[in-house]
Amino acid sequence: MTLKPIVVQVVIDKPLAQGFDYLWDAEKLGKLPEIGHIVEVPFARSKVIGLVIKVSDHSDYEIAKLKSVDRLAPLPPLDPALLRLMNFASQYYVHALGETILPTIPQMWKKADDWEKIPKKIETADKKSNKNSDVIAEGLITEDQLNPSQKNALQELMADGQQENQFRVILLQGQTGSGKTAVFLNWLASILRDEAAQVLLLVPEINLTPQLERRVKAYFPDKKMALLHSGVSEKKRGIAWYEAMTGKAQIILGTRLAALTPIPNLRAIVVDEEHDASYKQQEGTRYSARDLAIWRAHDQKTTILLSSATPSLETWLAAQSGRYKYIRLDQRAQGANLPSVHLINTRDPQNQFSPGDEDAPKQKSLITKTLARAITKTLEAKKQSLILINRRGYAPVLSCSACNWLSKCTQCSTYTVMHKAGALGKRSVLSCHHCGLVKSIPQFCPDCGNADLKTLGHGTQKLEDAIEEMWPQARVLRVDTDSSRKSKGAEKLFQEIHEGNVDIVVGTQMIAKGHDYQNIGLVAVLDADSRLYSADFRAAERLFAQLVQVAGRAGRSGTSGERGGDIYIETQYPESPVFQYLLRHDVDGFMAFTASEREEAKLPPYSYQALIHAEAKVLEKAIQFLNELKARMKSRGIISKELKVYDPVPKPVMRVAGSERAQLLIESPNRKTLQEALEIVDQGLRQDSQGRISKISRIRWLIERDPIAI
Ligand SMILES: Nc1ncnc2c1ncn2[C@@H]1O[C@H](COP(=O)(O)OP(=O)(O)OP(=O)(O)O)[C@@H](O)[C@H]1O
Ligand SMILES: [Zn+2]
Repeated sequence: MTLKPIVVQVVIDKPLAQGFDYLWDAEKLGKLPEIGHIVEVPFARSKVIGLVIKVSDHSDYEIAKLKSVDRLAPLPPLDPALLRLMNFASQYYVHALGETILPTIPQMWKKADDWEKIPKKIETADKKSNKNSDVIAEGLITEDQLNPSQKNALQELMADGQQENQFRVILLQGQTGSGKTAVFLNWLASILRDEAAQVLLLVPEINLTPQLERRVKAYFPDKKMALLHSGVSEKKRGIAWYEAMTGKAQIILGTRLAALTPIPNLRAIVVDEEHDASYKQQEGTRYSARDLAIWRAHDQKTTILLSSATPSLETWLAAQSGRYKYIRLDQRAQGANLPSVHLINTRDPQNQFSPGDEDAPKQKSLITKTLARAITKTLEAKKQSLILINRRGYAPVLSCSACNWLSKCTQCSTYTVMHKAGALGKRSVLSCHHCGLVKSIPQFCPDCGNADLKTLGHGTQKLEDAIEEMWPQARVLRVDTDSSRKSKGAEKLFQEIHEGNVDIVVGTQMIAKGHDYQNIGLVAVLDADSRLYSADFRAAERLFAQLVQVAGRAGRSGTSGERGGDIYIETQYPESPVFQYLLRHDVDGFMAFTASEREEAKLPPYSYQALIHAEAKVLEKAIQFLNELKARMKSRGIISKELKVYDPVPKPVMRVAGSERAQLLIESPNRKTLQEALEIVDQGLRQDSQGRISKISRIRWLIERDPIAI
């Protein structure tokens, strides 16, 4: 009798729909195979890392011709729940399984030559974690310190007895500063009393992790935390992932990539600021970490809490309809009122400086008189001001006053932004924010030779200069990706604000999200209009959420009944609904209004969408490719009343780094119809493609499900 062979099917990080069969030599590898094992296999003429997804004793291919698995990683197999999640993600986002899973495994575990050293690495990591980490714990609010409405919320969270094996989605909607974090951390504390339980805590932004990390530390000084985001070093991330997968870490805290961590004893999930666009991955498998987390909670029969002051329309509707449990906190935790909203109509001359004003700046002011005077008052009251403009750099474009030459990027269909000396190097430069191209500033116009080059518009640097000139005695700090890179991370800059070493902060929206500042008296938004009208139907929803968040940074520490600070918005369109609802702090009103608009236009969440992206050397080819795809869909009868396919269009930024890009929008009122259509499209595209590149036309293509920007 001949022994039956052991055959394993392995997926690798390539855009290939299927896995490959390999033989398993149990003697050589020292173990029998299990689904979820990470292995090294020969592929083409090299070796690659793959994941075992099937074990059997036969193959559809000739056994004698199969190659063998080379090495087995000394790691436990990925748990079945994680593999179910990956399978779902692969299918839903129409992306190959291998391409979906392998990028989520930290680099450290994908270097087969280092596998021998793994036991040693783990041992040192174990020793280290006994030492006190350098994170300073802060912000503990214990259960009995909660205010009545927080207590209520916590009770409701625990109400259903937190039975094991029950899927629940809960929306915790509460005004900025209402103490949502304190509520969910106390809830997690009750779950973590079980020494084996693990919880997943997702945050949208890496900049928000240090603050939350300190708070988590205060609640759970003795528990091991796995920190997973792109700012964590390769090695630390590798160890954190391992500690999550082996159940050693009880708290898994991170950004969207953490949603795909193996967490075998997962007992609760929190998605903080659930509406935030950064939960959407914008390359590779374009997943929504929030949506996958909900699926995961469903699959693992556990509770997921979505927290926000401004929920996404999808979530808000689900809570309104009772599909999600709804818990609300409608009062600021420390008792202060919400900030007063002031709309400054920039078209009204009364709001502008006139030459007669004694406080008028020497040059034309970048901000209105009304705002300038409010800032002066805030300075006098020894409170901080936060001034936002969503563009880093000095000015968005350089121009020639004689021939109207504009500083365009040679690689992209965008303008290069002027950065003053010190931001991106010693000298002033022009830089493209899309492809990263950096050029020196021409002394003369490249077209006509004129020496009089002027900047148009303004960014954070120009604003910083202007503010320093208007309030020479004030301490001004600029916070944007340039300044945070210079100070090696934004954390130091935020610390300056927290410690009160700054009077006026100028920055992009990165200062606005989630931070718990204690002494901000005034917040101003200068360029809201630029985001008011946009081709993207979600622009207003996003702007509204941002403004509520920004406003929420003001007056947080005020005591009962105290004024909650002021927010000033400079706009030409004060009558627009976004601002009117904001004026009344009417989040629900705005949501209901937006919902009715979407319903009427049959836009998401009243329909489902997907984009097919195509990229080529020239736009015409990309458009032609998508047109042919559309024609094929028509001839195959996929297009119907239930499935609408629009005409291909160039992307908003059409040309990037020398490639030209177009997209095709597909829409259906029915999720399943859309899914089926996408699977057919995907199959068709694969047949004429090598990987993601069409063999016929050399077009790079990609399918994106539930796009958030169109
Ligand atoms: N019961 C309480 N008593 C006193 N202070 C509290 C209480 N609960 C929370 N706070 C404080 O109020 C501030 C806001 O709380 P927290 O950050 O939890 O609110 P949030 O709703 O998560 O805010 P945001 O959505 O604006 O980020 C924090 O400084 C927090 O320490
Ligand atoms: Zn460019």
